[in-house]
Amino acid sequence: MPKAPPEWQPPTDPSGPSAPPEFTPPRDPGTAPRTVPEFEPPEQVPPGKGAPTPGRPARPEEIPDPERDPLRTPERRRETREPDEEPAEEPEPEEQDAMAAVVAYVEHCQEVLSIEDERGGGIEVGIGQNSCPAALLYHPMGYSAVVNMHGANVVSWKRPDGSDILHLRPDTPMDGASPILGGVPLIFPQYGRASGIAAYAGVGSSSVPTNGLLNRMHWSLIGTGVTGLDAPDPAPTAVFATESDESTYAIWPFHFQAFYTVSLMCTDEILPDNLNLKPITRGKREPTEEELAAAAAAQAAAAPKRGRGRPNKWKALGDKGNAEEEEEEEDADEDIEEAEEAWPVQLRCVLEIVNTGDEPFTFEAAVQSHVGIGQMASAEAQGLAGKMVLDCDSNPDKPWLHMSTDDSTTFGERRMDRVYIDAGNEKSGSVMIYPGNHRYHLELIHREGFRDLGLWNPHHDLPDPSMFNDFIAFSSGEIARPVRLEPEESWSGEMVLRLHEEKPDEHVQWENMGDWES
Ligand SMILES: O=P(O)(O)OC[C@H]1O[C@@H](O)[C@H](O)[C@@H](O)[C@@H]1O
Repeated sequence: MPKAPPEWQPPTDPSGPSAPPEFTPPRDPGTAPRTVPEFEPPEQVPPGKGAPTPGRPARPEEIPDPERDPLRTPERRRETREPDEEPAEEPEPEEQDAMAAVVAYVEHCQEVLSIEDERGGGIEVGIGQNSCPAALLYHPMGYSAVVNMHGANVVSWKRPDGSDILHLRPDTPMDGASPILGGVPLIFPQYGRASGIAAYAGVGSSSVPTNGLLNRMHWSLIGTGVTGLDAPDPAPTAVFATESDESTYAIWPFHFQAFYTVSLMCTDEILPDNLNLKPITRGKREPTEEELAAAAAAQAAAAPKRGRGRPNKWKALGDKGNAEEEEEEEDADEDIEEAEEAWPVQLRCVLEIVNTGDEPFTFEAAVQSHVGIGQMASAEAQGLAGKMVLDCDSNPDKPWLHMSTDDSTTFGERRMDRVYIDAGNEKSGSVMIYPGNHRYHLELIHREGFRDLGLWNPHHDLPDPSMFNDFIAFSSGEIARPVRLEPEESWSGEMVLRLHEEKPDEHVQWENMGDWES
């Protein structure tokens, strides 16, 4: 089976000279030059990085091919060349400038936004395999995730043993301009092809590419944070942003901003005020006093009762005595142990869209998780009984609407392309995804604006037909009923993917079911 390439490397010299706080992305071929929202350093800069934390997971592998390493200067390339090796082609000066801008941006982000939390989790900024900036989130329980800033795609979500839950397609372009295939791409303003479910929902536009714009746009890292010590785990979180520009108006004539928040956590919910994030002005409107007061009251009501209301992390790091410090460390350890027992680690992704123009617009939006599987025949989704389903299995351009009578659906030797309406949300209960590997399963929860579940496996539509056997994709989204946003309004959707590691004997029990005697 072809292996997807590694996707992240740390910057070589994070302590290097202070970099200009701007990143000029490579140009999309055939489109006008575009910019990303300007990077602003956070107001609350994390304190000193401190000593390496025991139990910290290994970083994702480094890029093995030095010719792809944008941090290498032409001189360093010459120095490391074998005597009989052909000289590598020197990058064009324009390309070198683009790489230097990426390196400068990454070093700046690393300097200002990286966090190493005393509980063992944190965030680092590095360079992805497509030479675009990428953020690494790591959790004290040994899980890590990488978000590539081209498309804000979560390209990897690794377990402590280094195995990846997500699937990056081996045929993915990694040119920093085309969408990354696999991982967790973002979908907006159109789900899939213009002619399929999007047309049924009334938003299909032939000028908009399959799955829309966000997965081909460059995003900026605008904030990082961890939860305060009163939460059971640090829950590393990164917030990314992008916005419409001349190149997107040519395809879809509306003005928007998009924000994307990615967290790795065992805490069930992150309360925004408990994250030490730089405050971000979203859209044109600042929250009113009443809204702020209501948010604070909601947070106080929902705050975990344990932890004896300790102050948040940065305050806690101030002047405290040793005894108090030790007590806090013990409490933090207990909290993590408790959290390990109480909650699985989960990936939480929140997409927010703001209408920054003068006209209303209508859209579909989703986050589409590609998960590597064991056996296709035993990969299935459960929790679907009684759902209305828009089914494009046999014809991608003509969905037919029917009701699912089965609670589960199994992927298999066929194309799967359907959307279950009102599935996986709080009202309907979560959906379970079994990747057919007998090692773990995923619980999918939709909140806020996400109400639908898309299931997709392209079968033989892929360039190499054997590739379809390696993954399934499921979208958490607002797909069947498009959202209409008035100027200055915003919308958000939340997906939580909880990872349930299976104990070996759970399966022994299932496999032996046939031998049971009652
Ligand atoms: O045009 P392609 O390559 O078949 O891709 C379209 C598909 O893209 C997938 O991402 C969507 O989930 C499907 O609903 C859609 O049909």
